[in-house]
Amino acid sequence: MHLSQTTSSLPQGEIEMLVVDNDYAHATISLFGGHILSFTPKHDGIQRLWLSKKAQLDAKHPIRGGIPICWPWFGPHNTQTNLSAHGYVRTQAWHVVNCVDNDDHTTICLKPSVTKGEGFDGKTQLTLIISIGRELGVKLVTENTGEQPFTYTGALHSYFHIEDISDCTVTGLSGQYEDKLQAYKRLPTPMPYAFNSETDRVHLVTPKELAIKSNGHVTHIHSVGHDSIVVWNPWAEKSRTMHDMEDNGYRKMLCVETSVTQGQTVLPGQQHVLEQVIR
Ligand SMILES: O=P(O)(O)OC[C@H]1O[C@H](O)[C@H](O)[C@@H](O)[C@@H]1O
Repeated sequence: MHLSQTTSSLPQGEIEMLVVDNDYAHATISLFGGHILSFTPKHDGIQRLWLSKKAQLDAKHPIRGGIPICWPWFGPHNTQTNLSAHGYVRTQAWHVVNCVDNDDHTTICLKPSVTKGEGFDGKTQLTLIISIGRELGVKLVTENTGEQPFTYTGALHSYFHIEDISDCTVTGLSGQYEDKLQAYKRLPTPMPYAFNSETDRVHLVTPKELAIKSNGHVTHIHSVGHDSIVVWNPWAEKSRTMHDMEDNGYRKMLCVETSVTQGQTVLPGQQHVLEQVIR
């Protein structure tokens, strides 16, 4: 069967958007940030990603929701505190390298305009390969094109849409996590993993399969190439301090991030692939 699809490009606010509508799914991708904003598979019609109603689509600020690409560092820069959190590609224009129709999915390949920036010396090619079918595949390929090794951190910082945070659990995590809200204190992963307050945790484990259960629906997350999983929800009080978050938005979202927080070294001529598949 040939896939019937349309990929169109249209401006929304200040940003250029790709809209993919094929037999299997509908998705939108912002070229600002190489940022997937929505993904709804047609077999169940359930939106998997959350986008803040107050997200700034001005091609200047990071977009709150969807899948921000954090690279070449995750969180604050480890030595230069003046640099933006989560690196500089989420606030850059990306361009389409190609867009291919396969039998059961559409593949879109994007690259940022610049990979070198203050705070990172590596010589690299960075490629985001997005696959839209029954599942959403996101692959971030970091290639070392220089003559020196470099180390990067980063994340596929996915914001998942949930019905209600008070009826939401995560499965697949175990062992200890570092609590960013308690000076990285190590604590045991809660079982069951439910939410009743601000959460910002680095789980130092590498499960391939995770699931978010919310109001009878299960979103499956497959991860590759990560050294940790970050789980984040700002909860009510912090949300009120964030200009791009509706007061009750935190109830509808949970970030489960396929992450490299400990540092991934890439040798000359080698590449590292960080991947998340959502279904
Ligand atoms: O507000 P942002 O820069 O997009 O970061 C949002 C969040 O990202 C990650 O989940 C971090 O662990 C959090 O500490 C941070 O607050």
